[in-house]
Amino acid sequence: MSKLRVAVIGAKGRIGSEAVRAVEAADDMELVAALGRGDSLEALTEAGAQVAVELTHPDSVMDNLEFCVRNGIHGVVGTTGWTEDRLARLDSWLEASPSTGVLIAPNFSIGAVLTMAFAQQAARFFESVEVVELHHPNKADAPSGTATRTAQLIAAARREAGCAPQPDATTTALEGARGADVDGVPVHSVRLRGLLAHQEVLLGDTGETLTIRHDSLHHSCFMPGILLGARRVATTPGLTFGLEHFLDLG
Ligand SMILES: NC(=O)c1ccc[n+]([C@@H]2O[C@H](COP(=O)([O-])OP(=O)(O)OC[C@H]3O[C@@H](n4cnc5c(N)ncnc54)[C@H](O)[C@@H]3O)[C@@H](O)[C@H]2O)c1
Ligand SMILES: O=C(O)C1=N[C@H](C(=O)O)CCC1
Repeated sequence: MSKLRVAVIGAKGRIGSEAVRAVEAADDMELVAALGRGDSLEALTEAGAQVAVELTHPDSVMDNLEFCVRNGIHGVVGTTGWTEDRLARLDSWLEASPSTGVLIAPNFSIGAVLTMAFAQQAARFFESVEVVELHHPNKADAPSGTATRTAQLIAAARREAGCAPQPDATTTALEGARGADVDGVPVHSVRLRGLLAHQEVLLGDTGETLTIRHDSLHHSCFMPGILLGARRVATTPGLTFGLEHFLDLG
């Protein structure tokens, strides 16, 4: 059986360099290109890449994806910074290339995907819910893509269940003290040397709290999700947002 021809964009970065090693070690894949900043995207077409794993920077991802989609190269995207406007632009490129697939995964680690699913499930049972994400201080964006997605899923679950707005008597606050408001869910971002990627979802009601915590301790935790995404995206045209769509979560 022929091997899947995979390229990595952002190949010298923290997660990109780990992805290069993971693709090289996968029996069913061939690493055909490993691009760093300044390298020409033409290398992807010249190498015959079928799938590009995009792990760069919010400032770079759109140009990279536009090139990939225009050339029928499927995308597996870990880069963060997604907004409604960016998703709409990507959708319009995909409409013009209907057999191309793009997976955007706010988090490739199975534990983080489960954290989001559990938080979504628990959200309607508690009066209060807040998200705390903790990352290394070299991270460009805040809140993290994972925390933003978690808060959006929580907010959607609460809306669907008809939950009242969260109780909060704060009338005086230093700007930022209550975190960022993502669809009505406060999200707090910590940047600390020594950390990689961590998240707590704090849920509270009268007389009890529930904390759902996930810790990424090494970039290797993202690799099974990236490889799964690369294997599935070619047969899933259009935009898939979230690795959970490729997992049988029941
Ligand atoms: N979805 C996930 O599970 C997950 C996990 C970890 C990191 N991330 C995200 O992945 C992105 C990268 O994270 P990182 O910690 O590896 O950052 P990093 O800064 O270590 O690496 C990014 C690399 O991309 C390169 N780069 C930038 N623009 C480029 C371009 N146009 N072409 C080629 N290379 C380019 C940079 O030079 C750098 O080497 C961030 O957005 C981060 O939030 C996502
Ligand atoms: O290290 C990062 O940067 C990470 N970014 C993603 C996010 O913003 O959620 C996933 C976790 C690691």
